[in-house]
Amino acid sequence: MTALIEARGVSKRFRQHKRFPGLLGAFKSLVTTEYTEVTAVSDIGFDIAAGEAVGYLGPNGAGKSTMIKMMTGILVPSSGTLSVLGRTPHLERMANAREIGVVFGQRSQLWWDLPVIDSFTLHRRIYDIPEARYAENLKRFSELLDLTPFLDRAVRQLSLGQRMRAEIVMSLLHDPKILFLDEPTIGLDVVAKDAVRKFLAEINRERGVTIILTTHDLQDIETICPRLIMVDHSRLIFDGELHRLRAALGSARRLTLEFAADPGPLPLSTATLTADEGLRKHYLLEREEVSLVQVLGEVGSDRGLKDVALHEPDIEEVIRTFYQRRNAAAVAS
Ligand SMILES: Nc1ncnc2c1ncn2[C@@H]1O[C@H](COP(=O)(O)OP(=O)(O)OP(=O)(O)O)[C@@H](O)[C@H]1O
Repeated sequence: MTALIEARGVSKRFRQHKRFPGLLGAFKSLVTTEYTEVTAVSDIGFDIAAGEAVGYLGPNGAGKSTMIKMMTGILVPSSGTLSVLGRTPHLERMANAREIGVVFGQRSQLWWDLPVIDSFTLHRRIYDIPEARYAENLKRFSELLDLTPFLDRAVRQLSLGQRMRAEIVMSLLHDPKILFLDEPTIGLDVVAKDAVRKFLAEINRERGVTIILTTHDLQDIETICPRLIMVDHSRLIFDGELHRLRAALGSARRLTLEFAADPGPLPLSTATLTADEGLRKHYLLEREEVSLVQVLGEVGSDRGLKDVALHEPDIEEVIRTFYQRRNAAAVAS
């Protein structure tokens, strides 16, 4: 499995003008030649293979956008090496741009005063996309993201959700191998978020487009990204599959059994009863190795079992637990 993206010991430090407190300090800050150094990305390393969908996660200021900007060639690493599709992104920005798509949730790449379709046409010319391929992609993506009703409207007249859908379509018209998205669902309503997530998951699955996205909305990860890279204070703290993080944290699954008639007390050795509503009983499956089949085997077939619902711990719970345990360990040491 060859990596499409390779990061080795990548760091990025920014120089920021030193700030001084108070009114006098404000004047001093304007003329000072003193700098402080901020480390935004610190010694990060990973490989991303073709066809993966990776969520890049971390608290505010952890260095997510900086890493995306380095991978797209906008920023230059202070140290370490970065290879995207076999190139050093900032040295071969133009060649890189032809093979990647980029969406920044907070910044538009569409022409503000032009109808959406005109931005797309310009994009086709800049990227020299063959006419037939352009038409095919435009039709397919417009259908999937329901763009047709506003293709002729000026970008400045669009709602945030409409604009974001248009941004994503434009980023994919030239068939990029990799799509980078920095907070693609920020500020969107529930319906628009859902449409964007399903679309990205489909593009990844159907076309094999490699996706790397940053987000604060963990549902984005849940729907699109089997793999998580987590950073905190500029450093990598987890790289692996979401289900492995779940398993490592021992997060319990919740099970609900519904019966046609009250089966009476039903103690199980494989699950812990948490609430008994008579016809409906709630359990926790604390051990990862216990399967649903085992539990149902223990319940037996003669108890009038009507329905079963198994809930994985939600991703918010898993990530919160992970950060809490890390912080607790840091305080203890
Ligand atoms: N151009 C810049 N000049 C100076 N400092 C910067 C610059 N860009 C980012 N930083 C600093 O680098 C750190 C990481 O910023 P970055 O935007 O990468 O974080 P982030 O994880 O994307 O945060 P958020 O979730 O808030 O978007 C922050 O301390 C930020 O102030």
